[in-house]
Amino acid sequence: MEILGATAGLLVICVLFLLLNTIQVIQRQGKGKLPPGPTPLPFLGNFLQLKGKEVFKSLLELSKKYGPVYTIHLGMEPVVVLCNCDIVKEALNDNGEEFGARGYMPLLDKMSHGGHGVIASNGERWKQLRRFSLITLRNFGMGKRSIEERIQEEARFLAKEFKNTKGQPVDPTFYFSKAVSNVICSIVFGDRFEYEDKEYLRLLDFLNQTFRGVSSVWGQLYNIFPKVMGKLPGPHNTIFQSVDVIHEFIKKRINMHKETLDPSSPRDFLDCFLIKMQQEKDVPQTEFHMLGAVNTTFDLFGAGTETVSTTLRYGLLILLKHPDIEERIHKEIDSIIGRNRAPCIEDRSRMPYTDAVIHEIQRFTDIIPMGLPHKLTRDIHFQGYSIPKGTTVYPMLSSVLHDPKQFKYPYSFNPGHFVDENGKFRKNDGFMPFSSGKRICVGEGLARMELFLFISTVLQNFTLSSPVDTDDLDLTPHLSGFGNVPCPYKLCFIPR
Ligand code: HEM
Repeated sequence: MEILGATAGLLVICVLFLLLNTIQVIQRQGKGKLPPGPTPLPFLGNFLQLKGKEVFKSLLELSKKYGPVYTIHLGMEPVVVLCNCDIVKEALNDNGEEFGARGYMPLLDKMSHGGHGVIASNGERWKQLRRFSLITLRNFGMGKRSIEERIQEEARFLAKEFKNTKGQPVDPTFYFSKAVSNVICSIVFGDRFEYEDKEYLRLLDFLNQTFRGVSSVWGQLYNIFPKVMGKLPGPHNTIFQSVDVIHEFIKKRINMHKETLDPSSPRDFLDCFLIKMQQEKDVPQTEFHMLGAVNTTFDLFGAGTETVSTTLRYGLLILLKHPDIEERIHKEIDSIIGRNRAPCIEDRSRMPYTDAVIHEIQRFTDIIPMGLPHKLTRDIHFQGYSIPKGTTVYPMLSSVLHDPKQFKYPYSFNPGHFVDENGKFRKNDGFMPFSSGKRICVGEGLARMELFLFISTVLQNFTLSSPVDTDDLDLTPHLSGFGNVPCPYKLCFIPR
């Protein structure tokens, strides 16, 4: 009898909870506060509507039912999802101030020790660290010749490595991350690493594991249920272990820099940070301290390695699948650069086809499909809804890169999306892999330089060949979470 009574009591509480929850959601959405969306369950939110392996695809799918601006509940947290080029531009560009803050993302929050560094921070901290990073990167060569030379040098080393493979099939993953990361290392730490350096290889392995981890189902689950997942064992914990190892590595480098610092002649990004720390040592609210240095360096290193190297790896897979496109790039390289000098960034404007292919690679591969979460800095009337300050917003970059209004064949690889009828390069507003507005990627210029110089150097020297039938090459992502990661594959670099 007693058990029956307790069960009935529990049932009543559950029903009441469900009712309250539903009323709350209807109130939020019905009164025109939040945009409409699927009704969430208590605690689970809309979890059941999301396919763990492909959260961003589920989000795009839901926009077909609820429209381009809708609300989804991740756990109990409402998130406003923006889906198409015009809507994302209206938010990030036309209302940049309101949509310009970083939204809460549990993985990011934990990795950044509660919002340190550029990527995860907000307010004064973000302003200071972003401005400092942009200026220092520029001074150390972003857009300048010296960085171009560093990339050219690294591309030469990479070509040499590929030559050493003697046409045998290789997995390009670590070849690219070693080269790409070295560009960031030379700016941040002042030095490139030898490709055989064991500590460097270990570091890259941890970086790769971190990117794969945040793109995995476990990473997504942690983002939706941080409290529960934080207490459970599982692969998501390796993300934080990897981050700790990378942080330790950075700390060691910072200490080495401290010992040899000459404030009158900074050698690299870390030196500049240390000088700023010195200058602001008596400022109580300063953002220039050890935690800031480690996290800002981690951001550049982390954001600057896996993004570019994954794009290159995915790009080569696409070219393997489309040998006709590779051949057209070869022809353009032969006529504009020839075989006797290294490609330089000036060549890009004279090579519209190669430039278009690289844009199309970035569009098609859609490396960060959901972008990073944003947050409203104040209440706003947007697209007929009143969205309150503090609401998390997902600008779905994938929906922009595949917007049928912008791109004629959104789901096909077609460099024609970026070439006009006269064969000239054609810009497209839907090209937004780096996002837009106030939080636009800090490394856009650097990344675009790297993609051009690495791809043109590789194709100047090699023809790509697949050890398996090209029909068997699968371009669909192997992992689709925070990032889109290509299927593992091998290829042969045949010297030209
Ligand atoms: C293909 C290469 C890359 C892609 C596709 C990419 C994409 C992105 C995206 C989508 C964001 C989020 C912007 C937003 O919040 O709306 C971002 C932010 C950021 N990226 Fe990149 N990125 C790339 C390369 C790089 C490189 C090379 C660096 C380092 C120099 C870098 C550093 C950053 C930083 C520091 C942020 C945070 C900006 C902020 O919150 O203010 N990224 N990137």
